[in-house]
Amino acid sequence: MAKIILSVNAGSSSVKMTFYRSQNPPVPIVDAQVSGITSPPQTLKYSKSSGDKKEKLDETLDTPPKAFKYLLERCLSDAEISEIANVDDLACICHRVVHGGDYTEAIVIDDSTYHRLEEIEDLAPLHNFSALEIIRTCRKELPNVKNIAHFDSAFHRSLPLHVRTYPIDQEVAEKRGLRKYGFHGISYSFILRSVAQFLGKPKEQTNLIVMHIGSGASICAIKDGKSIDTSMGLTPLAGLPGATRSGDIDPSLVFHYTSNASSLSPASTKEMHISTAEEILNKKSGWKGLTGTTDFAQIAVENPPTENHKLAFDIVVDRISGYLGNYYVKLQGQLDAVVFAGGIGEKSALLRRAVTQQCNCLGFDVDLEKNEKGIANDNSVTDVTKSDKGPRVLICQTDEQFEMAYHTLEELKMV
Ligand SMILES: Nc1ncnc2c1ncn2[C@@H]1O[C@H](COP(=O)(O)OP(=O)(O)O)[C@@H](O)[C@H]1O
Ligand SMILES: CC(=O)OP(=O)(O)O
Ligand SMILES: [Mg+2]
Repeated sequence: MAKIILSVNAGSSSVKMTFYRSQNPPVPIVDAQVSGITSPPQTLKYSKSSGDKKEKLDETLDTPPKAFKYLLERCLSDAEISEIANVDDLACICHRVVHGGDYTEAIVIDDSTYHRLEEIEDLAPLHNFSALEIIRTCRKELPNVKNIAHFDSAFHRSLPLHVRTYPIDQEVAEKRGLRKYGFHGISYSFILRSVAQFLGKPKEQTNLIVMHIGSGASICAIKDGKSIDTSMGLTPLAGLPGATRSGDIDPSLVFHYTSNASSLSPASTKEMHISTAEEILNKKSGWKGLTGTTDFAQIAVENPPTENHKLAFDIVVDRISGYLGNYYVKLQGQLDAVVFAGGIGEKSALLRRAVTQQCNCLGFDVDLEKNEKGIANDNSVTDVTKSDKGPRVLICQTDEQFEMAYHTLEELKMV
């Protein structure tokens, strides 16, 4: 029987792929990632038991599907990894699909579910289109392997009605599915389990504010192990600014920005329709719009190269702090920990310092030395709190690929 699970995570700026031996918990065999898809050069990170490798790529892998094909070929042709020499070794492929519409649980892809996903594709134009293209490739080129879609939105199925409802005509809202869905849920699910374990508490009694800050950034308030609010909305555009996303703005702004807001953007294809407004707010805004770079490592520095780099940093800190205050109130101050995660949350000590200093009145107290050191060894959770009082301040190395493999084995029992 085939015993290998492949997890694929197409993010907005990266494609990450990990092969697992299907044991409990899943054991990684090889992890391969292409990052910098939105800002050349693309880099490859490749990790297996014999060591890690990082290299700049000569190939242009400027879309997630191209990066996926490259990574798959590279892993399958690696003579050192005999376990995955043959595609018949694959039991299933788990795909991170950001927008799952009304799906509240992972699903096996067949013609009918694939068609349903095509219908909601336009709601998350930066993500679902790429994920679906990757799924299409897998169904065509690996027809004997089962594909499972895991949804970012599913974790937020617990959002209360008054949180997920927008104050608009409810007939239109109902008909068109216009409500808050929320995203990064696969990551939040991993973080919740890891942090609860770290704190020695059952998940069902754990209260957290979790920040997933990467090219796409969001925050989630978790009460008794359930999402009670999150900053992204109908689409991943709402809430915090991202690398190329504006985050929250006055919705009227876009009509003052351009008189073509509703016309199709030239970036549209036959399969994917994206309006000029969506193109501007999803792809030409965020810290790229302010500074020209999507790389937050060039922005989160002690001496920013331009005023706009400093401004971008200050905006991000301000917006995150606003949500921390908001969610602190929603949790009535009853929280076990605030958690930093995502590419930026995990790597930028400066961002963690600035945010916790801004929110110091909420009792978030960071040990500057521990914060500077960041993630300690291979642990998924690192405590950087200064005192014994107040909520813990934690860094969690989130792992969406692991979460999908774990969920497939543990909850769905599909392998
Ligand atoms: N040392 C660092 N300091 C600040 N930001 C960093 C650092 N290293 C990487 N990043 C940023 O992390 C982001 C990528 O995060 P990630 O969560 O992997 O993104 P995504 O999943 O959306 O592709 C990029 O914006 C990158 O610039
Ligand atoms: C939902 C989302 O924005 O995902 P990512 O951060 O991976 O781009
Ligand atoms: Mg991501």
